[in-house]
Amino acid sequence: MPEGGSGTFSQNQWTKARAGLILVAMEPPALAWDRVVKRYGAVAAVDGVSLAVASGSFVALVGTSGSGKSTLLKMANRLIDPDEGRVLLDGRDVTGEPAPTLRRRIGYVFQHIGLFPHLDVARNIAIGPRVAGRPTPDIHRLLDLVELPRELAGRMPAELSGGQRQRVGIARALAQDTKLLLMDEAFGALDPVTRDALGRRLRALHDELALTTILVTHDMAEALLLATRVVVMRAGRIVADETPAALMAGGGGDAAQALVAVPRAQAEQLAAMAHR
Ligand SMILES: Nc1ncnc2c1ncn2[C@@H]1O[C@H](COP(=O)(O)OP(=O)(O)OP(=O)(O)O)[C@@H](O)[C@H]1O
Repeated sequence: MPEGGSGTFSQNQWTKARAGLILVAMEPPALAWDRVVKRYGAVAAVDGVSLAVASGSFVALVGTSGSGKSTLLKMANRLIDPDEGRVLLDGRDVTGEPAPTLRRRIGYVFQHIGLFPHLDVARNIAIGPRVAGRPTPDIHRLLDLVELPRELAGRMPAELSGGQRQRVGIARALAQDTKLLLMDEAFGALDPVTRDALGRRLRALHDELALTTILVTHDMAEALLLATRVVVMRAGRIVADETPAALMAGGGGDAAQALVAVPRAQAEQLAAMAHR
């Protein structure tokens, strides 16, 4: 019975109902951290972070070493559980389903990709669907997406370069049929040319497949060039959350500008050399 007992809605209830309808109509963020804390002894690796990532966005997570980026990311697929707060995938608490089921809905690529050494490329790519009892994915299509020659399907991981291995890792993540891709320093061990090419390919894939991508990187230039939003962490907290254009225009505060200063100074030095 509505408030007041008269059988009609009070003003207060209409307001609440309307707010509820608006919330239902709005798509929840693809991924959200809600007041999340993770401590290791006296260290708060993540210290009360709230962050909502809209579906379709490409977020770069940057910050100096030890600022909490990996810990934050790993709480999304429950490689780490928070001490406080919640993580929501498509609006639902990630603890609401078994971790293996959750992980099948999230593509996760990290630095040392950990391909199974005794399985060839095709089997590595297909491992997720196989374990889940789902049909074998189209390996050729996935190799095409990450721009690897189809004849690599039969190669063993030891017969690949580092860059090729990372591409297989991305193909394996995409084989999960996920819309959410988490990349934790996935290009960290690559030479600059390969890293640049793979970054561009990732951005193109993000657009082609309408993914939501979160890229942890140490490289501010990479963040500025690939992302639509750059989130800066320091000592477990978010200290800036800006578009690349806003950062380039001097926004985001001191910690963000200290990171932007590095590629900017390099670009200026290179430009000066060209005019010598
Ligand atoms: N398993 C652990 N046990 C103890 N301390 C940890 C553990 N994992 C992370 N930490 C600490 O938590 C803090 C955040 O670490 P995290 O790996 O999230 O940072 P990061 O920003 O990803 O660093 P990097 O860029 O070097 O990978 C650091 O102080 C780190 O030493």
